[in-house]
Amino acid sequence: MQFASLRERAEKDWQRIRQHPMVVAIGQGTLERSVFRTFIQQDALYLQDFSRVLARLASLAPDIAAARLLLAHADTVFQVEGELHQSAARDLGILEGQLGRGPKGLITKAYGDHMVRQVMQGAFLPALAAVLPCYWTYAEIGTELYGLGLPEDKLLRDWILVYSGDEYRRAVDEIVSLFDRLAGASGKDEDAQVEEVFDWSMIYEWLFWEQAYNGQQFFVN
Ligand SMILES: Cc1ncc(C[n+]2csc(CCO)c2C)c(N)n1
Repeated sequence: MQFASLRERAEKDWQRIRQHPMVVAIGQGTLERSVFRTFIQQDALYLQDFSRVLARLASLAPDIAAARLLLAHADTVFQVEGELHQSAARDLGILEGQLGRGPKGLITKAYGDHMVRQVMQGAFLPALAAVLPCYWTYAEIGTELYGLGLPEDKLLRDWILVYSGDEYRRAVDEIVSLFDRLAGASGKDEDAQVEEVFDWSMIYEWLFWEQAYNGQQFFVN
């Protein structure tokens, strides 16, 4: 199993993400502030799960090089995305200390639980597959939107710059290379599991955009 085959099977899901009206509106600089605010609030909650998932994934890693890489990534989530979120929060009028607090949307919870379940089950490759769409789709979106020309709105511009930047691209390459190295000799049963987990994460990525764009109708707590 290689990432390229996951990428191939995800084509339909990828197309509906890149054409999502929220993704398009970020690129055009026309996204409503309230929608972006909902997104950033939910994303901050999502990242709390995500970072912990990476740390636990490090503990499942089959070798030390993989463990170190994943631990570094767990920390980077807060450096890179944390900074982006903090400055976005200031612009969006999210009060100090309120970012990453408040009601968790149903999709935020379901996506987080999906990733957490994989690391709790303890099989390394399916758990790694759960975080691949997160890395990969944002790099694709960032690169595509950057190619269309940056919008004037600083908030949206900065968002695109993070996900189209070299630093982020390097991070995605590291994770994809890790997958390719460790999934090289995977068996049929494991591949089927990897594909199922990956497919669900792709669906959740799309639903995460839906959740913010349509306004949240379900709150879990
Ligand atoms: C729903 C959702 N999916 C993906 C990302 C992007 N992302 C989150 S953490 C991380 C790892 C590197 O920092 C990446 C790429 C996001 N922010 N929100």
